[in-house]
Amino acid sequence: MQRNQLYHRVSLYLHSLPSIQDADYTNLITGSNQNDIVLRLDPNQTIQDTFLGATLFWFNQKTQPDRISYSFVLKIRKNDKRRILHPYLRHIHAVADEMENKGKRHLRLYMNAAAGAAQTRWRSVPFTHPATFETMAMEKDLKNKIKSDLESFLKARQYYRKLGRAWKRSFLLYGPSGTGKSSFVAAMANFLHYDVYDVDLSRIHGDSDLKFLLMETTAKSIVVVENLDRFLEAESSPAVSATGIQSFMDGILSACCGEERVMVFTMNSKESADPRLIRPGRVDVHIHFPVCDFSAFKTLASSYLGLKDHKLFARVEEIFRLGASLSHAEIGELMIANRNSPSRAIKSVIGALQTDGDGRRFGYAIGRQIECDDVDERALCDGDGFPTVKDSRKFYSFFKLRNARRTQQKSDSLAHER
Ligand SMILES: Nc1ncnc2c1ncn2[C@@H]1O[C@H](COP(=O)(O)OP(=O)(O)OP(=O)(O)O)[C@@H](O)[C@H]1O
Ligand SMILES: [Mg+2]
Repeated sequence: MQRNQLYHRVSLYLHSLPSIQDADYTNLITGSNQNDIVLRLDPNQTIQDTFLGATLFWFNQKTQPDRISYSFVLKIRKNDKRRILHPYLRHIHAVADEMENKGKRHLRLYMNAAAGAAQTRWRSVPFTHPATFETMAMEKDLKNKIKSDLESFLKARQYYRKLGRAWKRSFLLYGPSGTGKSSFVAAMANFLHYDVYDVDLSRIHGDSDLKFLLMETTAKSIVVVENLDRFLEAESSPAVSATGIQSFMDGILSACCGEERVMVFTMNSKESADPRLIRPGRVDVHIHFPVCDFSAFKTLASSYLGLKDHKLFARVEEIFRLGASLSHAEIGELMIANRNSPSRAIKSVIGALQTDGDGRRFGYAIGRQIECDDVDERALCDGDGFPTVKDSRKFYSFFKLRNARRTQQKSDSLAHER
C-alpha cells in the first residue's frame, strides 16, 4: 500500500545520469515547467552507469504484462558484485537524498480517485501553485510565527521521537470563503517543499478506506481536507464516521504514517464543529482567516496593482473603519479586472465596500461594478477628486435607485411582452 521508496530513489538517481541521453530510444515528456523537456526511461531501455571502476546496467521492466507496474533490474558483473553492490546502493541513496533536499524534486499534488478506479487511489499532477507566504495578505506577526513554527517542526524529528509521538503537526484554518485558506496551504507546501495530498471526503467509502488512503501517502507531505465543516453538515449519513475522521486526523496508524507529515483542515467556521474534532493534540494550531482589512488591502494593492500608496488609500481606510467587509478574493478580483488603471481599481473596491453588508454575492458585485463604471468616474472625480463618504453614499443611493428603476422597467416590459 505504500510507495516503494527504493524504486523511487533509483528512479530519481537514474534520471539524473547523463547517460540517459545516450539511449537509442527514450521518451520525451513535458516537465513541471512547460518549457522543460524531461527524458523518461522507456520500458526495456537499458542505461549504463559506472561506479568504482565497474560498469553497471539498469533497465526498467514491466513486472506483469497486464499491469502498469515496473521494476528496475540491475546487472553487475559477478566479479564486481561483492566489491561494489553495497557502496553503490548507498551512493544511490545519497544522490537521491541530495536531490530531494536541494529541492530538485518537483512537488506533486495528489488527489484521491474513486475506489477501485486504479491500483493506487492517489492520482497526481505537478504542483505548480505559485502562492508563497510573501504573496499572502495576512498579519505580519502571525505569518512570521507560522513560518518559525514550521521551521522548528522540520528540525524536530529527534524531539518527537523522544516523546514517542508521531512526527506530524496539524493545522486548522478557519474563516469566511475567499480569505486565503487554500492559498495558504499552497504557500505552506512551497515553504516546506512538501507534496500535497488533497483528500476529497465525498469519494471515500468508509472509515477503513480513509485509513488506507492515509497509509498510501508519503513522508514530507501535507495532507489536506478542505471545507471539513461543509462536508459534515451536508452529508446526512456520510460514508465516513466522525470517529473515522478523528482517527484519520490523529494519524493513528502512526507506525507508517507518522513521519514528517503536516495535516491541514479548513473550515468556514469552527463554531459548529464538534469540540472533540478540534481538541488540542488533534489539531495543534488554529489559524483564523478574517475578512480583508485595510492592512491586507494594502498588501493586495501592492501585489495586484504594484501600488505602495495612492491618494485614495485614505478613503479606503475610512470605509474599513466604518466596518465594511469584503473577502480578499472579492477585492483581488476587482483589482485584476481593473489592473490597467489602479485608480479605477481602487474606486471599484471603494464602491464594492460601500454597498457591501446586504449579503450580496461576489459575482453580483463585479457585475454591478462594471455596469456602474461609466458613471463612477464622473461621480468620484467631480470637484477635487476626493468625494466624501456622504457624496459616495449619495451616488450609490442614486445608483441603487437607478437600478431599481431599471428592474422595474424590465419587469414592466416583460409583463408587456406576456
Ligand atoms: N489573504 C490573501 N492574500 C492574498 N490573496 C488572497 C488572500 N485570500 C484570498 N486571496 C485570493 O483569493 C482567491 C481565493 O482564495 P482561497 O481559495 O485561498 O480562499 P479560501 O479561504 O480557501 O476560500 P473557500 O473557503 O471558499 O475555499 C485566491 O486566488 C487568492 O489569490
Ligand atoms: Mg478553499
